[in-house]
Amino acid sequence: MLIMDALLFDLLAKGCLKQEQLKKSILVSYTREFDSFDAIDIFRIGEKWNREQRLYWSDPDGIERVGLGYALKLAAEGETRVSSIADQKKKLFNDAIIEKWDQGLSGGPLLFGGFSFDPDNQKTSPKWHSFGDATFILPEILLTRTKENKSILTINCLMTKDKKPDEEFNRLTERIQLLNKSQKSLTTSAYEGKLTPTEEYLNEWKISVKKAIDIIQSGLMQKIVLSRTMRVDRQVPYDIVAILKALTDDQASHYVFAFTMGESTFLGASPERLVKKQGHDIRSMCLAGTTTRGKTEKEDKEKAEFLRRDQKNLQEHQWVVNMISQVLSRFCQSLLVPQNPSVLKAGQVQHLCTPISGKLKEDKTILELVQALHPTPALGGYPQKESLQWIRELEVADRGWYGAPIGWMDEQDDGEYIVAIRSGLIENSTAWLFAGCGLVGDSTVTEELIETRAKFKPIFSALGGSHD
Ligand SMILES: C=C(O[C@@H]1C=C(C(=O)O)C=C[C@H]1O)C(=O)O
Ligand SMILES: [Mg+2]
Repeated sequence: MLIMDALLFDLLAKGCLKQEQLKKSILVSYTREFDSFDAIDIFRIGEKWNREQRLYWSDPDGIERVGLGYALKLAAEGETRVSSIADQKKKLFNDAIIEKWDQGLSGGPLLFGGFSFDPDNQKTSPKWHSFGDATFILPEILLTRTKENKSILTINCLMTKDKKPDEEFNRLTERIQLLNKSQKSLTTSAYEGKLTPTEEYLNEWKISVKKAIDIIQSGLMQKIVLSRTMRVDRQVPYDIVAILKALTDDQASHYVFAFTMGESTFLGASPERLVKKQGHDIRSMCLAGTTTRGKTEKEDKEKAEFLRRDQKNLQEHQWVVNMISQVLSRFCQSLLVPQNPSVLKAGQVQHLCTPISGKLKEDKTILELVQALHPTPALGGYPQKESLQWIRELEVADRGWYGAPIGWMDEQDDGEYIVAIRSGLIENSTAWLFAGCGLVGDSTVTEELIETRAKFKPIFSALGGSHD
């Protein structure tokens, strides 16, 4: 037994004792360095031993995480879901036994998960069933690769009444040994057939877009974001690992994520940060206003220049900047908001982007920030409350977790949430892809159709689809 793993045994035994004393389940979390690993390959191994619970998360800074199995799951439904998750989390960490060697963000007991876009939407679709209004997973095994290329292993175990330290120790160490056997060479099964997408409810969507533009022109609303779904069926089940690999290869500058819950996997590559919190430092991003990419470098630049000056896109963008800076100024003693947006290249599109950073006035949890910000006018509209009502009325499908906050948080209530766009839900041989667009008074149905088609492209390519 490694000396480090003797420590794991001690912690489990301590957890067991504490459980008996306090008569409540005790979380034990142990973090140590690990051999270098291939995250996608580890994710693939998870298919064998815990197919229904695995996750992948990477960010543009180059941090990569993969989680297998779960030590526990938090869930909540309805309007109070965010505060319910916050309460459950607090209780969980109250008497937890946590052993990690640094206080940074590199490892430890991280909860991963997210929320549905709108818990009050009545159109609940069975395909989102295993995700619910809020689900968070504390992986049993979490591997992290830091920016500095350090590999870190976290093992989490909830010591309940029935668990014995030696049995848990044996089970967990066996699993770790399996990880070490991971082969670095990843072979994925390429798909030979042609994928034919169905743009679901396309006519209904066009009619709704026209209605939304009329509503905005009549002065009732400033902005409404409407989304639509593309369904792509195959003859055989999708290979989730191959799709994830394609996303990480092609969209490395994005947040790449995959959450498997039961039979379904929600995955994607999103450029949009909702909020990151580390101590009192917070960062957010206003992303709205879109054009396509040029075929040449020159054309790409010209399109970016057009975007910077285009009144319709600037309007779309400004509602997001106004709202996010208003919300964050309530929480912050200082806030940095650039005067003009920059242009962010994201796959087959480019966006207007205003990064915002600030310093909190007092301690807040990442979930308090998420609750205050979601949905921003990048995915909802302006004003916020009314935009949700219009979306409920005008959209045919249930957004589920599309466009919603997903991310992770640690025991100190730091963490990062992104907006789950450029994404798809996959169940066996069916994939549903999602894309939306922000409508303002100057929008047209034709242009918004082109914009959503461009936004579907990266995720459709990752499935193995081609665009001609
Ligand atoms: C709604 C989506 O994207 C959002 C809408 C944008 C727009 O309309 O210009 C741009 C970025 C995103 O905030 C999506 O990709 O599905
Ligand atoms: Mg737009």
